[in-house]
Amino acid sequence: MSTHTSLSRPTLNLVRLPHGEGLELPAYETAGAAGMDLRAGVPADRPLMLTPGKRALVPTGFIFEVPAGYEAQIRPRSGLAFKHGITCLNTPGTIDSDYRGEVKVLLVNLGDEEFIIERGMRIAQMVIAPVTQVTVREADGASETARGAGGFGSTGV
Ligand SMILES: O=c1ccn([C@H]2C[C@H](O)[C@@H](COP(=O)(O)OP(=O)(O)OP(=O)(O)O)O2)c(=O)[nH]1
Ligand SMILES: [Mg+2]
Repeated sequence: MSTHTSLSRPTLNLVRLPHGEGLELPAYETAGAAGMDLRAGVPADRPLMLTPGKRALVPTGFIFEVPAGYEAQIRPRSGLAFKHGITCLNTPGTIDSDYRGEVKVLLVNLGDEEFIIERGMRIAQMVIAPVTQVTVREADGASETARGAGGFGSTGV
């Protein structure tokens, strides 16, 4: 058994929507993959055409019940970005653990040719990551550090 399968894993419950019928479940493509690929839930007879500069909210066909204490991050696939200029506009997209709507992927075409999104195409990937929520408290001042207010290139190139 590989180390990847022996690690204990939280469970991600997925609810398939009617238009998700027949779509493959999101899955890790390799044993050590960080992300699960998400597939386009567009109708088979109505592929989505993304012309250069345009964006579209692409359905996945599923509701994801992200476990409490985690988020799902929707990220671009590098192959689509490199070959076609297709990326996620709001990357990384954030799926909250209390969200119960359909997960959708906001794609944008930054390339110079139209791109056709067919049903079942792997359009993005989703990484499940732990989330830390903090308690917010207003303070009178910030502690001193060597960096201070330096930023935006203050340490040089
Ligand atoms: O790429 C994305 C990003 C978000 N969502 C869904 C799940 C997420 O939990 C919800 C809200 O996302 P976000 O907080 O990024 O958007 P908002 O503009 O702040 O909307 P809201 O006021 O609903 O939080 O929208 C997606 O399906 N895909
Ligand atoms: Mg929000």
